[in-house]
Amino acid sequence: MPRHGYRPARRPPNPSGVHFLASGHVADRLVAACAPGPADLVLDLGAGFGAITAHLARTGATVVAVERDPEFARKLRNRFGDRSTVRVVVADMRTFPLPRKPFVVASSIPYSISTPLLRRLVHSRHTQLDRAALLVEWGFAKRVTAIAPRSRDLAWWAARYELRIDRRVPARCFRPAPTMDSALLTITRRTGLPRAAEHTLRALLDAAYRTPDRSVRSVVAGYTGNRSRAVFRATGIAPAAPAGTLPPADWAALAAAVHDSQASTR
Ligand SMILES: C[S@@+](CC[C@H](N)C(=O)[O-])C[C@H]1O[C@@H](n2cnc3c(N)ncnc32)[C@H](O)[C@@H]1O
Repeated sequence: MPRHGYRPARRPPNPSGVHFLASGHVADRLVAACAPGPADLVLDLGAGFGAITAHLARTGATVVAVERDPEFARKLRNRFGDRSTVRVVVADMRTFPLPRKPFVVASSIPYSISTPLLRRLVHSRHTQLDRAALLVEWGFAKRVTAIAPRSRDLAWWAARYELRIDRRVPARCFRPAPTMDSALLTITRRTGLPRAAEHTLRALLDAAYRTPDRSVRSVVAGYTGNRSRAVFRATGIAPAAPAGTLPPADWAALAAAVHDSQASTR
């Protein structure tokens, strides 16, 4: 026994580094957070043994369980083979073609590919992601939900999608338990920003993150000229704040107002 008198917790070996969800309660909450119904197409990315797939299958949604490991995929097929609404696909979630119609994602994703996966889901202007509920590492969830995102890309994602921590999920809810807690992160497409205004949003964010100490007023005026006063009146957003501190939802509101003001002068 070590000198300090307690035994370090013995963890079973986990050479794959994969942590499986072992809490039905968390799986229930994850599925409730994205609320799929029979009309929805839902992807379970990295389905493992089906801890989340099983809860999704009960909703009546069309479920596509994506799993890279052929042995897990075989077990998934055995488990869900009698469900006409569940399809198991052996594929890499980083390259698997995403649906061209609106879809939902409900997944516990590998920590190591959280950023590329989030980028895949929300970055493209053509993405059809409607909403998602993801189990991700706690620190990652805190970074992507920061009030003032650190990078332009993160601001672009958070301006078009509301990223929110639903709850903290303790490490003990997984087998084997990871060294850190997770978060249930929800991602919901914002309403109120027409797709046609996304070009404007992109241009505003490019300018804001190039020179984050500039005022929001100067960023917007660079784009709208003398119409900027009307834009600030319409949104109620304070024009003097440094551009790098403005929350993404406010950039979305400004882009929508700029778009409206341009449409009204055409
Ligand atoms: C964190 S576990 C989650 C498993 C299961 N959804 C659960 O909650 O218990 C991640 C799963 O994703 C699979 N996986 C890892 N990388 C993948 C990739 N690039 N594409 C598809 N599946 C992957 C692993 O084999 C594993 O089954």
